[in-house]
Amino acid sequence: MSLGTEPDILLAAHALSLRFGGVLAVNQVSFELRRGEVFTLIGPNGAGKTTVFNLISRIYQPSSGEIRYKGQVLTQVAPHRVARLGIARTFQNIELFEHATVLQNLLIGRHVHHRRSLWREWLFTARVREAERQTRRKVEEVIDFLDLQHYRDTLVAGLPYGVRKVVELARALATEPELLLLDEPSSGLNVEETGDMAFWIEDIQRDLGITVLMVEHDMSLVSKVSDRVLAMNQGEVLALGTPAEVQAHPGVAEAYLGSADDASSLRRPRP
Ligand SMILES: Nc1ncnc2c1ncn2[C@@H]1O[C@H](COP(=O)(O)OP(=O)(O)OP(=O)(O)O)[C@@H](O)[C@H]1O
Repeated sequence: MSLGTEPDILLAAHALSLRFGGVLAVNQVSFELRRGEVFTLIGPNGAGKTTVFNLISRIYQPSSGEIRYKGQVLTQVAPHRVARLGIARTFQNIELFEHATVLQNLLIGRHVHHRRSLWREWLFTARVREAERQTRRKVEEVIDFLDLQHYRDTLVAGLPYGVRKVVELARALATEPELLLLDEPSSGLNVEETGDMAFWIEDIQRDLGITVLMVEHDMSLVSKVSDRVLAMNQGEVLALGTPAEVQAHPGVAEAYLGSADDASSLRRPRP
């Protein structure tokens, strides 16, 4: 079978490279995401994790290499079409509409499913009404799933940071993704909030069957939720395996020692 078309492989990255001027941010990186797994990219600062992430969400075009998603060449898909393929993401620094409520943010997030023309909208046909009902149903389901009922009509600007992170997760889930990209889900969270985030990720995997690709620094979260971990250093793959295998890999500890980071527990300050 050709690359990325095996039924249990959702996404396959093959020999991905990206150069920014003189910096080879990602160098010949290959890996496969299996359906239903939580797969985490780790590595010291500047290792290339975010760049890989941005290549998959199509913010960047690789200098060479290919990404296949469900057999389709993702690197040929226009960036604005990625969400329609069932790929959703969260951002390290949270990207929500601050002056809209939680409910409104989720409804806006659902817009990826609306492909109707303006005249249809004006006529407000039965089909449009049914789509609206479906959207409402899905959004309310996600609010219940992530226990956000208490905040549904609160403006995002008035929410504690930890709740905003969950709202961002909800916004991504409201699009009904098959693949969820989480960019440092624990960044800015305290220990208790990070524990809650681990539970949400486990629930998303177990109850919704969504495949998760995550960039994360907090090794306690990584070990708790990841099926497999890929360690990067200086743009290259250093190790791939279970969390325990990767943490035991001598090159991984060395890479962290050579940086300002610490492989055992990395907690970033609240942005
Ligand atoms: N837009 C860009 N322009 C120029 N260089 C970049 C750009 N984005 C990343 N780089 C460089 O590419 C390399 C990899 O960066 P990247 O952000 O992917 O690392 P990272 O592993 O995500 O690090 P961190 O944990 O600090 O977020 C670094 O040397 C970085 O300075």
